Amino acid sequence: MDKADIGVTGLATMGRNLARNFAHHGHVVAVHNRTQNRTTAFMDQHRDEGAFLAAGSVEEFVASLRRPRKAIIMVKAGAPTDAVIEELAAHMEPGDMIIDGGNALYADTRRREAALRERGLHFVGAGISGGEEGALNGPSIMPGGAPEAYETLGPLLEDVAAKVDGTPCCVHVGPDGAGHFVKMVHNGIEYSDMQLIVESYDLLRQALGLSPQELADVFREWNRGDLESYLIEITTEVLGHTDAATGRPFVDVVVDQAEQKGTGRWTVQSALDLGVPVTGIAEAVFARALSGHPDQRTAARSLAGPQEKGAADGADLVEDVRRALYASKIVAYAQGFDQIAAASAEYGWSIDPGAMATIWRGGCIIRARFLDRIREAYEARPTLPTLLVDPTFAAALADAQVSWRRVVATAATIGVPTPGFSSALAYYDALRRDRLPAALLQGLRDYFGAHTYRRVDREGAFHTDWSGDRVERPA
Ligand SMILES: NC(=O)C1=CN([C@@H]2O[C@H](COP(=O)(O)OP(=O)(O)OC[C@H]3O[C@@H](n4cnc5c(N)ncnc54)[C@H](OP(=O)(O)O)[C@@H]3O)[C@@H](O)[C@H]2O)C=CC1
Ligand SMILES: O=C(CO)[C@H](O)[C@H](O)COP(=O)(O)O
Repeated sequence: MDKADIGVTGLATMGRNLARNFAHHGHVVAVHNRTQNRTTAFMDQHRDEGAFLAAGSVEEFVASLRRPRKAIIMVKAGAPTDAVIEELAAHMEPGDMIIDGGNALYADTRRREAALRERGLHFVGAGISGGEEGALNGPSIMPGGAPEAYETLGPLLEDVAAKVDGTPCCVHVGPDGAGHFVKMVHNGIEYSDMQLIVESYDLLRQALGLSPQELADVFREWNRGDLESYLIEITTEVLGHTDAATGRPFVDVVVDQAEQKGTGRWTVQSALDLGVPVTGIAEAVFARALSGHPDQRTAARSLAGPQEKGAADGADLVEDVRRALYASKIVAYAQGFDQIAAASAEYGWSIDPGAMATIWRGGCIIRARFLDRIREAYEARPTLPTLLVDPTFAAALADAQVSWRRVVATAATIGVPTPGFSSALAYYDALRRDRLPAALLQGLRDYFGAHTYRRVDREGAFHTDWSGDRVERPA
């Protein structure tokens, strides 16, 4: 066999299936893994699926690639990725390309891209979403890096990416860390989407006493309308699943402590730095954190709760929750796209938000019918100040808002926590307010720290001498 078109190192869940995906599309694929057993097992299971070149060492792996070499890393983020980059780079030549397909922090990607550029190598940080199944059958791919790297690499990635209406779910996002940044925000939105789904489940179960099986039917019905998405679809599967060992609903035998690998947390950390209020994602991250404090939760169980335990009208509440879920989802996506826009401006990435909505329509975890509407919104008005004011979304919010308020009120009345719904509604109400109490806040800051304020009727900064004559002077 000749040289390989592309190589994949790291043959765990994602790398294994990505390598198979390339092979299924007729590419010759070099495969390598730090622990050789995994490579051997891969070849034993998949050698008949396409043209693979198995390498026992990094040197052999690099040597098996056609120039300019393209090696995709699918290993754990952080130090392991740095170690693999170093090993690969040592054997590469100018013009070759290292692609990190893992969930790397965008700042690491920026650092690595700059360092490899100095050595004449291309480094492409490419977010890949879709999990195990997506990697095999077509993920959504978010590559960053130099445009000239994409010229060579892009056709290969677009070949294996998911397609929606014939359009690949892969586009060059922008320079250096842009791809991994967008993947990070994708994951933050994924956290938010999931939080809103679990709040819907919890509220309907607590308020109406519906069983997980009955709730699976509710979500199945919702998946036929505006909420149609992969996450709603798999919610029906998980809620409808029965534990074989006990015969109980699967959700009732799983420990109620949510884990996280970190991309949601990174999204919020970055949003804090950029000053973008991603309240939906932040609440989702904190809800996971709260669930992971069993000692506090046990101690707090005896605290006073509400008198009312259930809601009155079942059918109405189900429809109200559906609308609240849709409205809160619009808010979460609006916030995520704001964060992408802020980072794009900060780092000079020129990210096209409509293109991001386009490549998230298929292959990835947040794929949904809804993303087509976001694409259309940015197509109609590329400089949309917030997705909330797009006419389609503004109408949807107007349609949902009464239900949304009832849901938040019902949840508070019967003591079911809905931080996702509540924070999304608070954001919506804050954004549409004529005057915010931030004016009083500015006054307080000026009072205790002479931090100054601006006036509604004059240019400039001012300070009032609060402890003295209370006369205002230009600062
Ligand atoms: N799993 C998922 O659904 C998704 C994962 N991702 C991202 O894709 C990447 C791969 O994920 P996944 O397939 O789940 O695998 P893991 O994140 O579980 O990583 C396992 C792989 O990393 C290798 N590895 C770990 N440390 C080192 C090291 N120091 N040097 C060399 N190789 C090392 C392992 O090699 P060995 O066999 O020798 O231990 C193995 O091949 C990660 O960055 C992940 O965040 C992205 C989207 C979805
Ligand atoms: O990248 C992904 C999908 O796009 C992973 O599934 C995601 O990392 C899962 O995150 P967490 O473990 O933090 O819930």
